[in-house]
Amino acid sequence: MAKAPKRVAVTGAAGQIGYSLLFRIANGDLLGKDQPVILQLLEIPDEKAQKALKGVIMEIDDCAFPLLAGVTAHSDSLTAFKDVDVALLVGARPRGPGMERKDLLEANAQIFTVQGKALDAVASRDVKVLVVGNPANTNAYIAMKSAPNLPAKNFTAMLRLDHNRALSQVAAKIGQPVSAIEKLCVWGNHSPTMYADYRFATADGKSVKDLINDQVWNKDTFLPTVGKRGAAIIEARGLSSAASAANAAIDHVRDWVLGTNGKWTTMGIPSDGSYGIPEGTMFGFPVTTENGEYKIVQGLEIDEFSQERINITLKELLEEREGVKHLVG
Ligand SMILES: NC(=O)C1=CN([C@@H]2O[C@H](COP(=O)(O)OP(=O)(O)OC[C@H]3O[C@@H](n4cnc5c(N)ncnc54)[C@H](O)[C@@H]3O)[C@@H](O)[C@H]2O)C=CC1
Ligand SMILES: O=C([O-])CC(=O)C(=O)O
Repeated sequence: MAKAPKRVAVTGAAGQIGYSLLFRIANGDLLGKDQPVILQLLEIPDEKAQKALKGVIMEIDDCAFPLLAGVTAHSDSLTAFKDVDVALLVGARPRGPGMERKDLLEANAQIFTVQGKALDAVASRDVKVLVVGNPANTNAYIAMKSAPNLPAKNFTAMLRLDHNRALSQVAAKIGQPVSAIEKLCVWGNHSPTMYADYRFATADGKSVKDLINDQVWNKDTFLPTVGKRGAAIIEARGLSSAASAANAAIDHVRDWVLGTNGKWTTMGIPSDGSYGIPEGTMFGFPVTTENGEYKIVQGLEIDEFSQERINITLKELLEEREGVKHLVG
């Protein structure tokens, strides 16, 4: 028997990430090739944005996706989020050259208060929320705090793009395909302070750290390259990354819903206190997922260099959180 459709909300649906994301969701890349989906798309109540959204929907229609059971356009989060099983909160202002993501806090934070409240009011009680809009960790924190009737664990932030960037850099360094690499992770904030960590990683069973054996490369090349990759894309394209961000959003939710079969990935999730990260902090952790739930990989040794890096990214997150205190009460 065919499965009942799942409702997926996407905000900022007429934006650049939306344009790379929606077609893949409708194609079954997010929830599986046997899972029909209904898209509930939100854009700002602005004539130009709504018209652009209509155009995108016309193109979605023109793909005749067999798994697409419906698509609706919205300008109000209370209708867009009604009964949704998955919410991808993409809609927010992106940064331009010379900005850091936290410079967007002022412009974007308010959006996530409103949308957190709307999810609280009308979404499925099991809704899985991924915040992509920057600064993603703190926006996810705001949305979570604005939705006290939903489990905090349902709110997550996107660190998967950093994770995928790190995978690619490591694969190139050791001359192996990304598919050979396991047990990589990224700790902390989606910002240049994030700490991409290959100390536990293996490539075809061999230690990646031993294969690389170059702490100077780690510190002076790898970490800055991954940490500043978003800015490098802006510099090259004149626009922030979109297709790779959409791809990471698909990877994040697909793994959360369908499971990683014991493999590690990275998700920004509310801390349960593991590794000394204060409870509730929206922090990138190594996780495995099973039956729609994520679990932090426990018992990893944190050496002095790693602890320093984790402290730096945590400090930044706590400062961002302090800056939005007035919004979350
Ligand atoms: N977490 C991550 O790894 C990444 C995050 N991003 C972030 O994703 C966000 C979106 O990026 P793009 O699609 O490139 O931007 P964009 O400007 O092309 O599209 C954003 C869309 O969101 C809409 N929007 C704004 N406020 C909204 C609201 N309250 N409700 C619904 N829609 C709203 C706008 O009208 C626009 O169409 C930015 O904040 C960007 O920084 C981008 C890349 C990676
Ligand atoms: O850098 C930006 O502003 C967009 C983003 O988050 C990324 O590409 O990682």
